[in-house]
Amino acid sequence: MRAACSPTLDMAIPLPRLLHSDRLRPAVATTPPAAALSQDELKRVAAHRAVELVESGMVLGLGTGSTAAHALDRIGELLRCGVLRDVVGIPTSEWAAARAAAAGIPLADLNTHPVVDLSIDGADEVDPALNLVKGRGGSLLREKMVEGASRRFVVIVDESKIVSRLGGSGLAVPVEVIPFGWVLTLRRLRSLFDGMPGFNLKLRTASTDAKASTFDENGAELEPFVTDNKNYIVDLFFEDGIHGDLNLISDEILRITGVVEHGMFLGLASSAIIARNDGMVVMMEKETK
Ligand SMILES: O=C[C@H](O)[C@H](O)[C@H](O)COP(=O)(O)O
Repeated sequence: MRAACSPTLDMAIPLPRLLHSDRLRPAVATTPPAAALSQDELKRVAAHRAVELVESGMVLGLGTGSTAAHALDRIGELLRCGVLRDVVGIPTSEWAAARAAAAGIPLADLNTHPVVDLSIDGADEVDPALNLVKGRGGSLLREKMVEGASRRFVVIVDESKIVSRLGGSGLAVPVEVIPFGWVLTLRRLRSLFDGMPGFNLKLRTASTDAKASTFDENGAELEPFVTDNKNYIVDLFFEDGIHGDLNLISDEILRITGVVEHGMFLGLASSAIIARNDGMVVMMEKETK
């Protein structure tokens, strides 16, 4: 394990030993920290574990969200104290770019660095095959581009993100759509899942500082959430998760003209570092054929 260059960070939250696990071999328990950790502390534990995989000279995919934030801050800290050198980060969102810049991580983009050594990012859901739902923060398109260009993509989550089936949390499975004709695109998405019990969908609206306005099927005015790519998000909801062949469903969604990308990340993650509620950390590796 790499020595912490700021003792205060890791002393505040004792990091339990990392356990390697996979789908065939269940994790072995180890001694958890004495005090129960908050959800944010669990996110930090997972993020710091992942940053131990970062080496000087790497091109890094920089994730988006409250879990990835801990990884960005930690990478910045290790750069500042000289434990890491010469890394360059490819941000997966405008938010990640700003957070990484504030942390002192040098930035580049996929055009100059089309191959990424290691991406570290959070997820909204992780299933037993390491398929993910991402994009509840709206950054799925750039995330999928950067993480899809990565030699290794490590997902960092607390245990609340683990599901037995994608969509199983009952929360949104996002689809990024172009604003032009979004009502038609939404109808086509609805038709695709017609008949699936408990299915619902809706345009994501902006909770604060809305930058656009549009009208729904009934002519009511809405203030849509606008992505970094100036697109909208249609959120899909499945009462009991997504049943069926995920790759086929992915293809069908992507075949709808007007859909840009969806938030199912199938087969992209190499491993997941999971901070469990009992304070133990488990690493799931992708099965290699
Ligand atoms: O668009 C957002 C990203 O996909 C995030 O990585 C995902 O929503 C997880 O975010 P958090 O770590 O805040 O739960």
